Amino acid sequence: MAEKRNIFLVGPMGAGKSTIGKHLADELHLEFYDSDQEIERRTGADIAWVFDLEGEEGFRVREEGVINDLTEKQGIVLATGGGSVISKTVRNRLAARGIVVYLQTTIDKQVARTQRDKRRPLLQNNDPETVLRNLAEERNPLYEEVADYVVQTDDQSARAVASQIIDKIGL
Ligand SMILES: Nc1ncnc2c1ncn2[C@@H]1O[C@H](COP(=O)(O)OP(=O)(O)O)[C@@H](O)[C@H]1O
Ligand SMILES: O=C(O)C1=C[C@@H](OP(=O)(O)O)[C@@H](O)[C@H](O)C1
Ligand SMILES: [Mg+2]
Repeated sequence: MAEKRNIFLVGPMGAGKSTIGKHLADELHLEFYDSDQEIERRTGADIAWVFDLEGEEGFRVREEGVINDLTEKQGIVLATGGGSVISKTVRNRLAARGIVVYLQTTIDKQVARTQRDKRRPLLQNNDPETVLRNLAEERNPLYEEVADYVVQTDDQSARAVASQIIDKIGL
């Protein structure tokens, strides 16, 4: 299906979208993009700075713009930011322009995988676990709504998950 040549990864912080996306793109010889990296490239500021200067609202506007532009491309793997699906425009865009894979994991794994990384502003507080639980409640139905495939990332290496995605999609 020519119009389905892109693969878009959605899911919560720490699911492994950025890491698995790179492996997936390597394996499939596709270009890799990450919406957070693209925002950083365009603004010359890191994500924490964008949140500081423009708030989450400003960040979401940038995120939507970047995803809108990147989904114009063909033959890419795109790791989205975990909150991008709260925008209906983004969900519609992802569904229309590629195969959407929801990377799922447990809250415990999310906490473990994100705790040493200071780059996620929403988790820089004294109870990231509760934040992640609340976000999951709000966002999991949206990931499910937009997903063509759901893949667990708990018990396998990022590389193994990439292989599993390839098998599942049948590429
Ligand atoms: N399947 C996996 N198994 C173990 N660690 C992983 C796995 N996927 C990602 N990680 C690690 O978890 C951290 C967060 O991964 P990342 O790709 O940034 O997630 P996301 O982009 O979904 O927030 C990174 O340190 C990464 O190396
Ligand atoms: O879930 C979120 O709202 C966010 C997820 C982050 O990306 P990852 O999902 O790649 O960690 C990043 O876009 C920003 O810190 C906000
Ligand atoms: Mg990421």
